Amino acid sequence: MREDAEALDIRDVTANWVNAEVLQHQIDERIKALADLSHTPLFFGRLDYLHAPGADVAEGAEGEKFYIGRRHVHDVEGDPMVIDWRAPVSQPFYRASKKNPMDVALRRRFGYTGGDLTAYEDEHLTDPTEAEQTSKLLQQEIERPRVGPMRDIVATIQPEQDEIVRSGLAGSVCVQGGPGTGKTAVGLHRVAYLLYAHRERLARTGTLVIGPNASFLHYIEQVLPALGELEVKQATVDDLVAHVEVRGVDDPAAALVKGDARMAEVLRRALRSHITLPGEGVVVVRGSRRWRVPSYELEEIVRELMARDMRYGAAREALPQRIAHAVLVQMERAGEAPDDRVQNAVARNAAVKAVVKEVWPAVDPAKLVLRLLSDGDFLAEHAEGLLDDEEQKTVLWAKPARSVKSVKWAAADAVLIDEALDLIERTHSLGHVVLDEAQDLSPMQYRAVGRRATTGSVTVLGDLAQGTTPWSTRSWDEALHHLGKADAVVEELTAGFRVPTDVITYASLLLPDIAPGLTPVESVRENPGAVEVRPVAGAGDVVAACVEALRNEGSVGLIAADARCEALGAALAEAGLAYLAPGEETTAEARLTLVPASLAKGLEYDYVVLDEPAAVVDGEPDERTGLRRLYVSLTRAVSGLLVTHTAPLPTQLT
Ligand SMILES: Nc1ncnc2c1ncn2[C@@H]1O[C@H](COP(=O)(O)OP(=O)(O)OP(=O)(O)O)[C@@H](O)[C@H]1O
Repeated sequence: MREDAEALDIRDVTANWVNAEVLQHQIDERIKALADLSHTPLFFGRLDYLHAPGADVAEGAEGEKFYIGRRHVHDVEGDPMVIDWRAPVSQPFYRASKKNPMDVALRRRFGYTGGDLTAYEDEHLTDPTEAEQTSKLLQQEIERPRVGPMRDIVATIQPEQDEIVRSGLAGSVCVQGGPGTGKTAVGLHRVAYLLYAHRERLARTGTLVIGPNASFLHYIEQVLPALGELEVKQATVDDLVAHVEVRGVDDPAAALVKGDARMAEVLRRALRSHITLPGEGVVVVRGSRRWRVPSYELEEIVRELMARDMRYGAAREALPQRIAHAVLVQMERAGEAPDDRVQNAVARNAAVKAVVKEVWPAVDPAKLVLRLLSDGDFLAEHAEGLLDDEEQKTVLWAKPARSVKSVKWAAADAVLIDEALDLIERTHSLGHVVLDEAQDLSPMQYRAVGRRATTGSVTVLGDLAQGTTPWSTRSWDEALHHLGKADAVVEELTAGFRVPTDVITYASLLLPDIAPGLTPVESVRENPGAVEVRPVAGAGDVVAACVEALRNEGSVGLIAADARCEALGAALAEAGLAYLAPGEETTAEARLTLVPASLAKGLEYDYVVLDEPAAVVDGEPDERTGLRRLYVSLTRAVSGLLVTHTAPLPTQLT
C-alpha cells in the first residue's frame, strides 16, 4: 500500500500547480500514515464468522475470516487483509460472548513481544463444551510495566467500555468511574471511533479533547496519533478561555462565587444595561430630501430586537439595517423605488451610526467584567436578587483596576470574560468534545465547555470522589445541566485496570468520607499488588524508598504534598538520583518522577512512593478536599504502593 502511494504519478491528473501541491501533500500524508512501526503489529485479532456478514444466514453459506487491526490493510488486488477495529464487522471482537456469539465461531487474540508474534488464544464461542475463560493476553497487557506515554487499548477494549466507545455521535455520554477504570482510554478511543464513523462531518466541525493540565495532555498526546488520528485538538479549559493573560490567583471564596452559574445572569443583565431607549428620532438626509424615523418607531425596533433570541453583537449589526428599512418604507410611500444599495447606504449614514452608537453601544467583554468587579454600585445593580451582599463583597476587587491590561486577571475572571464574549458573539461549536477529569469544573467552566458543543455532542469523564476544587461537581445531573446536555446518558465503570486489589482496598478506606454513595472499584488485575506503610525519620529515608522501588521494572512516582516537593527534589539530587517532572516521558534510563500531589490526577506509575499523607491532606483548604487529594495520589499505583510517614497518618487510614 505504501509503495502504491509512493508510485502515484500526478503529473497528468492535476490541472494546475495549486491542485498538484494539494494532492501531493495528501499523498505525502498517506505515505506517512502507512509507515511501518516495528512495535505496532498490523493485526491483533481474528474473527471466523459462521456466515459471510450480510449474507442470508438460513442459506448455510460459507463463513468468512477477518483479521482485525489498528487500520485497514488490503492486498495487491485491493481485497481487504486486515479490517479496521472500528468497522462494524470488527465489533464482535469486543462484544461477542458465549451467551451471544454474534455469528462468530472463533475469536482469536494474538500476543506480541516487541513486535514479534509470540502467542495466540482461541475462544470457540459456539462450542458448548468449551468453558468460559479469562484472557491471559488481557492480563499480560494490563500487567505490562508502564514506561513511556499512555498507550492505546485497542486490542483489549472490554465490552462495557466498547459500548461507550461506539455510542452514536448524536448522543452525549457521561461516564462516572473510579480511578483506573479506563475513562481516559475510553474517551480517546471514542473520538477515534467517531472520526472513523463520521469522518467528513467531524473534519468540517472539529473535535477537541479537554484535560486538566498541560502535563496530563502531554501524557495522553500519543494515543490518538497511534490510532492514526492526527487532527484532534487538545486543550485545558484555561486554554479555551485565554482572552486575557492570567497572572493573578483568586482566593477560593471569590473563585467559588465567580464560578457559580448565577454569574451568567449577572453578566447578561450588565451587558443589556448598555441598551438605552432612544430619546429622539433620527433624521437621514439624502440629496434634497430629509427622512425622519420618529423616536416611538425607533423604540419599537429596539424593543423588537431585545425580545429576539439574538446575540448582543448580532442585534447591534441588525439595528442600522432595521432603521434603514424604516426609511425605505417611507421612500416607497413617497413614490420612490429604492433598492438594496440605497438601504445599505442609509444604514451607513452618519446619523444612523450615531444613534446606533448611543442606543446599542459596542461592549468589550473584558471591560464589562472589569467594571463588574471594580464598581460596587454597578455590581449591586445587576446582581440584585442573585448574589447577596456578602457574595458581592467577596468578588469585588480590593483595589479597583484601571485598565484591562493592568488587571491581574485570575482564571475564574477569564471564564467570566468568555461568558460575556459569548453573549456578544456566538462561540464556534465543534462536532464533538471529550471532557476529561470533569469533576473539577465550576458551573461557569461547564458552561464554557458546553458552548463549544452546542451543535455537537460531548463525552464527559470523571469521578466524583476525585473532585479537588471547592466547587467540584456534586452530581452529574447538575454538571450536565450546566453543559447544556441534560439528555446525556450517565454510565458507570467499576472494573479497575490500573490499581491492584490491595492498593484500591487501602485507598477505598477514604471513600465513606469523600464520596459516600459511590461503588468502590473492583480490580481486574490478578496480582493483588503490594502495600507497605513505613514510618520514616526524614527525607533520606524517602530517597531510600525510591531507590528500593527503582529496583523493580517500570516507572516510579514519588508523590508528595506540593509544599514538600522542593525539599524532596533537593534530597534526590543530593543522592545523585535524577528525576523527571510529571508529563515528561519516562524512559528505560529515567524512570523516576517527582509528582506534586496537585498534578497527580490522571497519571500512573508502576510503583508509587507516597510521602507524608497528612501533609497531602493539610495542603488543601479543608479536610474533605485534602482526603480526596490523598485518594487521587494513592490510586496512581499499578503494582506497588509504599507510604512513608513521619507525622501520624490520617485516622481513616489507621
Ligand atoms: N480494556 C483495557 N485493556 C487494557 N488496559 C486498560 C483497559 N482499560 C484501561 N486500561 C488501562 O488502565 C489504566 C487506567 O486507565 P485510564 O487512565 O483511562 O483510567 P481513568 O479511569 O481515566 O483513571 P483516573 O480516574 O485515575 O484518571 C491505563 O493504563 C489504561 O491503559
